[in-house]
Amino acid sequence: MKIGIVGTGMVGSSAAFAMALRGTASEIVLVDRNADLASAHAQDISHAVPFARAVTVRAGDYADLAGARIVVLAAGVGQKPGETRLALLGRNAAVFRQVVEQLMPVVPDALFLIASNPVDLMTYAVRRFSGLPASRVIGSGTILDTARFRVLVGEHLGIAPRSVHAYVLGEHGDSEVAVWSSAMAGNVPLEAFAAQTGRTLTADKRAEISDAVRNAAYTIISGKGSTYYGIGAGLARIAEAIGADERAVLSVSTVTADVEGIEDVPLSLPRIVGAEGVTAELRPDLDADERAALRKSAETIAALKPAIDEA
Ligand SMILES: NC(=O)C1=CN([C@@H]2O[C@H](COP(=O)(O)OP(=O)(O)OC[C@H]3O[C@@H](n4cnc5c(N)ncnc54)[C@H](O)[C@@H]3O)[C@@H](O)[C@H]2O)C=CC1
Ligand SMILES: CC(=O)C(=O)O
Repeated sequence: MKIGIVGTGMVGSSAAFAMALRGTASEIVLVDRNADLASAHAQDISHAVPFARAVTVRAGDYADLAGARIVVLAAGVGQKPGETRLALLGRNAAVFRQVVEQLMPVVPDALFLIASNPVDLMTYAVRRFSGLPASRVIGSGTILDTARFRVLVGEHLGIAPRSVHAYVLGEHGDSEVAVWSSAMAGNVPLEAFAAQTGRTLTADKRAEISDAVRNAAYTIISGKGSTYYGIGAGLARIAEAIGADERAVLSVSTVTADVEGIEDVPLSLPRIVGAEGVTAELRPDLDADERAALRKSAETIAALKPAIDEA
């Protein structure tokens, strides 16, 4: 499978590195406005190939993306310390308008995998600018928040994050919703598992974990300027689900017809991801607070859709 990555700063290059190590693609083409940067990352990552899987990693121009099954979009600016993701909207929507215009004649049949923030609204922007069906325009959404949630719950309860079955839904951002009511350790509800193992999972502890998940990006950005390893691995995971037609359930963002009464809104739900992109969504049972929070998250995103048209 050929994968193109447009925007090869920290996120794009980390995704390429994760894909090379995991054998996600047979060919990876890196495109950036800064051609020297793309070329340097391509060389550096290709030097890991003897220790990894068979893959060609090279820098190129838009024309070199022809035949790509997936194009990852990680171009634009990131948050400065303390800045919200939503504050990036105008700047990154303008970048995406140009990028999508250049991509469409070259890769009309590709699936687009969006990472740039605010990722839900950038997913909406790509759908608008490209005219593609929602199923083929996939934002990484809360795949990273869900991973952070599973790590923290797993640490607290003493089990592997992969054995924590729990999701963060809604915006990849400040209004996201960590769903505790249906979270499971293996096939046991979290609170029952905590009681069985003599651990506590109080309301305060749950709030502390939810806050840590919501604030993880701010914490990391204040320490090292940006976040990239987690999302790099998350993008590789989504690409793998597409490449192997896994029909895996992943929390990713697409434009959704109706979420709690809000129409045509891009946000994350657990969705089935395979060769055709997103083919279905799951509607988990939520308690009343979670349902209200998801509606608020949908409203927050929907209120900013008009800014896409001005970009
Ligand atoms: N979805 C998620 O979970 C995450 C999203 N992000 C987002 O990913 C985006 C990228 O972040 P970083 O890689 O850290 O930023 P970065 O500044 O390291 O890289 C951005 C790259 O985009 C390139 N670029 C800008 N305009 C371009 C254009 N018109 N055409 C081609 N390339 C262009 C720049 O030259 C630069 O290399 C940001 O919006 C950031 O907020 C970051 C972490 C997690
Ligand atoms: C930057 C960002 O979106 C994150 O790390 O969640």
